[in-house]
Amino acid sequence: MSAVLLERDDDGIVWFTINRQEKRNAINYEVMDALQETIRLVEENDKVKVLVLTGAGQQAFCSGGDLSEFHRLHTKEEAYQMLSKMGAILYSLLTISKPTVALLNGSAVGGGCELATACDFRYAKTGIKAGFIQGTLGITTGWGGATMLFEKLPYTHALDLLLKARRMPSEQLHEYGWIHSLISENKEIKEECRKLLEPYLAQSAPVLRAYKQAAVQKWKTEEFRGRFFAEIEQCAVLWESDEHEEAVRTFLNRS
Ligand SMILES: CC[C@H](C(=O)O)C(=O)SCCNC(=O)CCNC(=O)[C@H](O)C(C)(C)COP(=O)(O)OP(=O)(O)OC[C@H]1O[C@@H](n2cnc3c(N)ncnc32)[C@H](O)[C@@H]1OP(=O)(O)O
Repeated sequence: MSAVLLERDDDGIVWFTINRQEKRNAINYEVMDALQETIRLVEENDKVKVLVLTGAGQQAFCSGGDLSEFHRLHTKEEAYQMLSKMGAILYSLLTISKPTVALLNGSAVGGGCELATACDFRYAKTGIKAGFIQGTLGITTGWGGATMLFEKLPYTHALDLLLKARRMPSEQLHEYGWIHSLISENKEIKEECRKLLEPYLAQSAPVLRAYKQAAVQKWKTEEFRGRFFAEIEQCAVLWESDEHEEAVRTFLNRS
């Protein structure tokens, strides 16, 4: 079964769905490569107006990096290769010249929250939880998530989410301003997402592109990229720690 489902509808929305429910939609290299290709296609195709990322099933949007695959990475150098690959993809998602939405159909943890933060808007089902839980694994965000969070949330809210490293209800994340719209769990989430996007879809693709290009200009600097990839290097350093190795082993060996 394909790790990603991709649909384009007549309204100009591209729906990118991580299709790995058996691993709570964890991100492996196949998902990374599919996301990179989708970002390229969305950027280039003027018929595409909006990119929506979501997860298959009702339980998870994305559980971050695939620990069953990435636990084989041990050294700082090995970790940095994977982290910087996904970091570069999230940087291109952050700076894409089309509006983007993370549609949180279920829980989002770790890199799943970094993926969501790279998007312009986050719409979430009520009753789900999300959290930058990397701290509980003895690491910090490794895909640029902290740098993006400090750009998009008030300082104390961003720092609180990172330091707490805890899953929080979508209702509370809505109060923090990380979630922009809550969708009742009784509603059809993609239909509700489309309704929220209707005012944007009424504009022409060139108008949407022009506003996004203006919006992301501030992140297309060497200074921002330097901070973004320094964060990734920091995660790679912590990746080697005994605390991280032990936390991953505990997760994978839990009965
Ligand atoms: C790579 C770095 C990156 C970064 O920060 O840059 C990161 O994302 S680090 C963080 C990596 N992610 C995690 O540590 C999350 C681990 N998963 C969980 O905490 C839970 O699974 C949760 C909260 C997402 C869902 O809990 P739930 O009770 O609904 O499900 P289970 O825990 O029973 O899991 C079901 C099934 O999925 C497998 N699974 C879940 N998450 C991952 C994952 N990230 N990688 C690989 N596999 C994952 C889990 O092992 C279970 O499989 P099973 O064979 O049934 O035991």
